[in-house]
Amino acid sequence: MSKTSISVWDSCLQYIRDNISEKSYLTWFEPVKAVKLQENVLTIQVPSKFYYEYLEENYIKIIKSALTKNLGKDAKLVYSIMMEKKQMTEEPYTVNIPSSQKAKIQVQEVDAPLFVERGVKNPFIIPGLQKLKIDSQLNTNYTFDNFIEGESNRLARSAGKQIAKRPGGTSFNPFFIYSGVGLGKTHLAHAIGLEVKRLQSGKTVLYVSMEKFCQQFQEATKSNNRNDFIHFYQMIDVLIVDDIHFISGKKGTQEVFFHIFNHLHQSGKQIILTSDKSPVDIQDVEQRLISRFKWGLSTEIQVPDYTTRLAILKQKMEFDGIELSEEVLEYIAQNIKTNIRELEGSLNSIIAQATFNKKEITLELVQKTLDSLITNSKKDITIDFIQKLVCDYFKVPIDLLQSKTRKRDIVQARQIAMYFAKKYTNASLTSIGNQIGKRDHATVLHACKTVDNLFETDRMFKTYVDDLNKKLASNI
Ligand SMILES: Nc1ncnc2c1ncn2[C@@H]1O[C@H](COP(=O)(O)OP(=O)(O)OP(=O)(O)O)[C@@H](O)[C@H]1O
Repeated sequence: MSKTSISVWDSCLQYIRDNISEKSYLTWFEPVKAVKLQENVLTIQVPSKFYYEYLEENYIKIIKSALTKNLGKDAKLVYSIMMEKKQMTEEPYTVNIPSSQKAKIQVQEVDAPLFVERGVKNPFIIPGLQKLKIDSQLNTNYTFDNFIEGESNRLARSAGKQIAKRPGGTSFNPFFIYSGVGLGKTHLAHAIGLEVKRLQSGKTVLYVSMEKFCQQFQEATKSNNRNDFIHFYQMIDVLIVDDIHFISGKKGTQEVFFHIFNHLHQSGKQIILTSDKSPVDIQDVEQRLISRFKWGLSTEIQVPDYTTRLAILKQKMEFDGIELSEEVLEYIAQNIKTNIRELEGSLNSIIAQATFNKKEITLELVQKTLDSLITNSKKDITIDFIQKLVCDYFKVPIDLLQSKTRKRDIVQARQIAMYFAKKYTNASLTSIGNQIGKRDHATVLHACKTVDNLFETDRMFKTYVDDLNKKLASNI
């Protein structure tokens, strides 16, 4: 039987799977697809530049042995990298890169430089001022060691570790971390900063929240110190800006941040941004900034699964020097699911209850303490729940809602589901689109606008939306 790209890659995968951990295999190899085999050259498609770099840095040896086994010693590997769309209207495109020949590659189509030239001299920095002694504003409690790894944050954590080893020297620049509240963006950003300081103490690292940056900028403008302000930020080696979405609607700050960003990026400095939304979902920010946010790697931290929640609780318990039974920990991890800050808050409430009332921490005490927390807190409305409610209301089977059909009544139900998912959940447009029929973020945005318009102009439609809204609101 003649070999195909798929058959060759499948047997490579078998070999690789036998030689690395299952976790690593699922994360790094499952999303990779074989696309072409021409003589001894196998082309594999990877989901992003990040995957390409990660495979090259960590797994190239094992890939090489697998390929040699299958295609002989002259086997060659080419990566086809899926690039992000530059404009909503554009189709995604791919860029081909041969393995381990980074230096020779010239890639015209890429939106951002793939490889950062090291040692670029900055003509704007006054010699002598170059080594800034500043307080990095890093929280020493937020390290990699106590940032528990799970399915929900694996990609972000691995990328963070890579960046800490070579700040500004990977293609993950900027590194854009986004998630709902309390899921670990700030912790991870600090961990990267601390790790950079640990590995290269000479690097100037600065953590700043966008809120603080805005205040500082306003003060600098008032006191005519705008240039000093810009100059200061341009001298940082690793700039971490927390809650970048706070820049939304602030024209002057966007302008100044744009210049600082460009300068740092061009000088091979590392930029790390956190946000409660993905770059495409941030509103009221100039397109040129949004497109820069997408240059490097954007990655989402998701809600942790049960195992990760349990591991986080155990670590916290150890840190606080307390002991809790397995059944108590399991009960907390099973019931507090929304975010890690709430998980920590629950544990603190239990400890406080036990201490004040001088009681032992039993399952009963925990149930009592958490029950009030659980009933007092908002019930979670999930996208699945919204889809089910909309489907029941319009009497549409859920698989039809998720299908590609363009039938008017189904499209309408789908758009309403997207609209409510945006309204009632913290999910990004991309994630909503993914869960409701595998659509892209632009379709979700369009759906939300259509529902807004029809709500104003179509009475019947307004009744549907009002009815569903009441049902959803009663579930909160
Ligand atoms: N993977 C993790 N392992 C251990 N602790 C974690 C992890 N992720 C988050 N935490 C803890 O959860 C708490 C909230 O995390 P953090 O403040 O980083 O969230 P955030 O996503 O930045 O929230 P916000 O959107 O409100 O700014 C912190 O105390 C942090 O240490």
